[in-house]
Amino acid sequence: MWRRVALFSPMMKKSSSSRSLTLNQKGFGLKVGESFATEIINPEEGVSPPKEKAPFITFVLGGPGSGKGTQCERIVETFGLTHLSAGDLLRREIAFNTKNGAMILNLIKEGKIVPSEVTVKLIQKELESSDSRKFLIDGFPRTEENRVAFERIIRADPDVVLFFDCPEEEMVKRVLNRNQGRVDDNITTMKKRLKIFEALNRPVIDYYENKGKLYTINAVGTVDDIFQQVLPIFSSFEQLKECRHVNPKSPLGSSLVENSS
Ligand SMILES: Nc1ncnc2c1ncn2[C@@H]1O[C@H](COP(=O)(O)OP(=O)(O)OP(=O)(O)O)[C@@H](O)[C@H]1O
Ligand SMILES: O=c1ccn([C@@H]2O[C@H](COP(=O)(O)O)[C@@H](O)[C@H]2O)c(=O)[nH]1
Ligand SMILES: [Mg+2]
Repeated sequence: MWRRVALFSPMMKKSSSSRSLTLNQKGFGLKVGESFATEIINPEEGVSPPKEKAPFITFVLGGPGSGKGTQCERIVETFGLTHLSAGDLLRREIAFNTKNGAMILNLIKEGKIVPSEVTVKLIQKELESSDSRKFLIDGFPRTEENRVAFERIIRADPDVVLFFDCPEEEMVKRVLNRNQGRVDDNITTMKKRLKIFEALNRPVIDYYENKGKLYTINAVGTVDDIFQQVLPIFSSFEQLKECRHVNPKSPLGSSLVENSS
């Protein structure tokens, strides 16, 4: 679906991963990793690359119960991104009793992290089969190993990383009141999840902070209050203004361009 193209030009030498060098092509049947491979084109041979941009990728991070899924729903309504929850993809494997289903269930019950290869392949399948060019990847990467596996297999970097910063006490309260029948919504698993979050997810958050991609949101308050902090982050990205689903109630609704494609 996506193809990364490098040109022989001094301007282009700087970085083949820069967004100004990337373009997308709808190409059903292409594997993300393959289609994102660098291809050399010499402009003197008269090949001019299409002027499409790379997919817009947001990672949504935060502890268990910090409100990631809830805020993702609001972002989808307002900005039309496609929501991919890594946890939901894994729970779907359990529900469909796939070959990894039982292994995933055991890990989720213990609050442990599913092997990167499994999760990244599920995300890759969703990216490849989607027509969308803007994605919210919720609850991933959980570990540095996840992050590196995503870069290796998908060959893409996030444009934005949101971190919903919430005190443990509040997260515990929310999870124990969630009432969605999740096997990990109990105090024993929650304690393990919080430990794993601190030990394994913090380094990922720090990594993106050092890269200048992290937006930290104070995740305490009403859903609306929190979304007010999220709004300006996405409204600053021009490529998101061509929004497929504009919520007329959204404060930005009238300024967004509706696009029915
Ligand atoms: N700002 C908020 N105030 C109070 N409750 C909230 C708030 N945001 C979300 N919730 C509730 O808290 C619970 C957890 O929220 P949500 O599922 O969005 O969290 P999450 O970060 O996706 O959690 P997980 O990592 O476990 O999937 C839900 O029942 C949700 O309705
Ligand atoms: O990338 C991921 C995402 C999730 N998991 C496992 O699933 C549960 C629940 O995830 P939520 O994002 O909270 O829905 C999580 O505790 C992990 O056990 C994972 O391994 N890798
Ligand atoms: Mg969630």
